[in-house]
Amino acid sequence: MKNREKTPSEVAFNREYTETVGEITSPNPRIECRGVQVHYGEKLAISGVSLDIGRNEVIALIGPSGCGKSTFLRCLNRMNDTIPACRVSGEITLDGRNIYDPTVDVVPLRAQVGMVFQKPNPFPKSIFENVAYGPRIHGLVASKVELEEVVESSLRRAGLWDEVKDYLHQPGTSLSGGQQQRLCIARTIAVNPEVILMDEPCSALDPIATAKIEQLIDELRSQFTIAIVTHSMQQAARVSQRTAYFHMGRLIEVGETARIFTNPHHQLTEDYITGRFG
Ligand SMILES: Nc1ncnc2c1ncn2[C@@H]1O[C@H](COP(=O)(O)OP(=O)(O)OP(=O)(O)O)[C@@H](O)[C@H]1O
Repeated sequence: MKNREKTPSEVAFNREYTETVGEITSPNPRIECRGVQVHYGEKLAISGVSLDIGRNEVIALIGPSGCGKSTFLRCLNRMNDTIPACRVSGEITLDGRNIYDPTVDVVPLRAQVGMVFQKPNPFPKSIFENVAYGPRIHGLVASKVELEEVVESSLRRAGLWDEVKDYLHQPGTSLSGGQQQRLCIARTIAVNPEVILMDEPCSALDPIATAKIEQLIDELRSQFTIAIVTHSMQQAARVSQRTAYFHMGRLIEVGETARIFTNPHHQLTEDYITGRFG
């Protein structure tokens, strides 16, 4: 049977898929990934991903559904360890330390590299307890007063304090979706992370709640390194300094966000951002 003719995108993909276009390194890296590969059972989900994530930067991970953005994000705090069929290879370091070293304890790692999920997922506890839980179990506070201070400052930094300060003992689930997501961000911040991973954090939120989270992301950048998976190119353009474009498990292109959206160098990136697929 005669093969159908390949589309220009497929030709470009086959020719260049092994090499990422753009600058994968960062002058001030917090996370360094080299040759990261992930299998789910026999299935190869991502392959050959090498990328630095710099201190105090927001990097957006974009690409068509199923290209491996979430899989890559979950590698950065070993969340994939919780999926039995999942195998990760390659190297990922946080401040120079290999996070896949067998001596690494994943509990403190996941506090250092915190995660905010697509759907707000407060614990079935009070607003106060949602934020207090982490510092308490990680032994970060010595007294009740100190714990109250951490809860207040985390809620302030998440832009939620003024809205909840009189209702701290109400259930976290009584808040609106946008407030719940800021509560989850406060919970993440409360354990002093270095990096915050966000997997489509606004996809369940309305435009006003989304705008608040985006503003918050911009403010948090001064203290944290943030990697965000998003399906919204407008959101990537608004919140990130660098953008990484994934396609079929490969990191195709990475670069300064403004450049990626105005002058993509790879045909596949251009096809995606101009809406030709995805
Ligand atoms: N738990 C899992 N078990 C088996 N395969 C998985 C699992 N999670 C993801 N995959 C597969 O790995 C590939 C990458 O999926 P992933 O969710 O990382 O992509 P994505 O780019 O984040 O997609 P989306 O934008 O739709 O969320 C897909 O083919 C997906 O079916």
